Amino acid sequence: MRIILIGYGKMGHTLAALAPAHGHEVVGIVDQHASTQRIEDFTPATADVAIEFTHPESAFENVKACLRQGLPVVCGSTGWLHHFEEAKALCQELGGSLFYASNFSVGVNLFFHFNEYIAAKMNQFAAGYDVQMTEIHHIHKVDQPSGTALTAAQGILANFPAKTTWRNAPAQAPEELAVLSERRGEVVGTHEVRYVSAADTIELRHEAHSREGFAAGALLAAGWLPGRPGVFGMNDLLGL
Ligand SMILES: NC(=O)C1=CN([C@@H]2O[C@H](COP(=O)(O)OP(=O)(O)OC[C@H]3O[C@@H](n4cnc5c(N)ncnc54)[C@H](O)[C@@H]3O)[C@@H](O)[C@H]2O)C=CC1
Ligand SMILES: O=C(O)C1=N[C@H](C(=O)O)C[C@H](O)C1
Repeated sequence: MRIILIGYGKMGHTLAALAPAHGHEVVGIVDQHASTQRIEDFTPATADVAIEFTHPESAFENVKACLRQGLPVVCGSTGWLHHFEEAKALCQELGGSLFYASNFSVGVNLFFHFNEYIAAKMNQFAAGYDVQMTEIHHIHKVDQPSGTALTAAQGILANFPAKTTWRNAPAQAPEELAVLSERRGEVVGTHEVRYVSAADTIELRHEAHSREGFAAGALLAAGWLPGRPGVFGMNDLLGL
């Protein structure tokens, strides 16, 4: 595919490095600091798909611009989901293609499924357990909690009815799921779900060792999306 990278920071550089091995050619880079190219410079005649990893404040505008240009867009930016229904509506109105994942790593998407399974089983069998989550990221991250933690929290709330809402701080009531955030050094991304009773602790933990897993998933999505109108996510891509 001929891809344009929107955002040429930590993820943009990782995507550019891995793109050729996935059979993609980077034909454009759009970044407010690193490039003078704009999304409006590209059309389906010059690019097959855009991959967007920028910032919570800019993702929605970039997604809209891609859809208006007729470019399928794979978006990994987090912290903008309050606009997601609007993005879906525009995508449907224009007959475009939008792929979003809070985390493109195959391992994290398996973690999401194990998380839902464990929550359902704990609800079925395990009185006396409380559950909380922790996400740890590098000090440059601007959104909190992480998009991945929000997806995992939704998975718990949907399967463990003792928790009805989440709080990005220690829980203040039994029905609150604490989703704690730590910012430490250059940690790539660690997510933990912990069930604790008087008798024992059960933990599910994913630790990213590099950004290559995120980039590989996004490049896979970029190869899959063109020619598929609609709004998609990792379950569609991986058949999970
Ligand atoms: N879904 C996933 O698997 C992953 C998602 N992310 C998310 O991706 C986003 C970017 O992460 P990083 O690459 O680590 O950030 P970064 O800060 O290293 O890079 C972001 C780049 O976007 C550029 N940028 C900001 N606003 C822009 C705009 N309006 N138009 C064009 N370029 C703009 C910045 O100049 C910067 O170069 C974050 O929201 C992060 O949470 C990060 C890793 C994996
Ligand atoms: O900002 C990051 O770095 C990451 N962001 C995503 C998130 O918010 O979940 C994915 C990954 O954890 C890295």
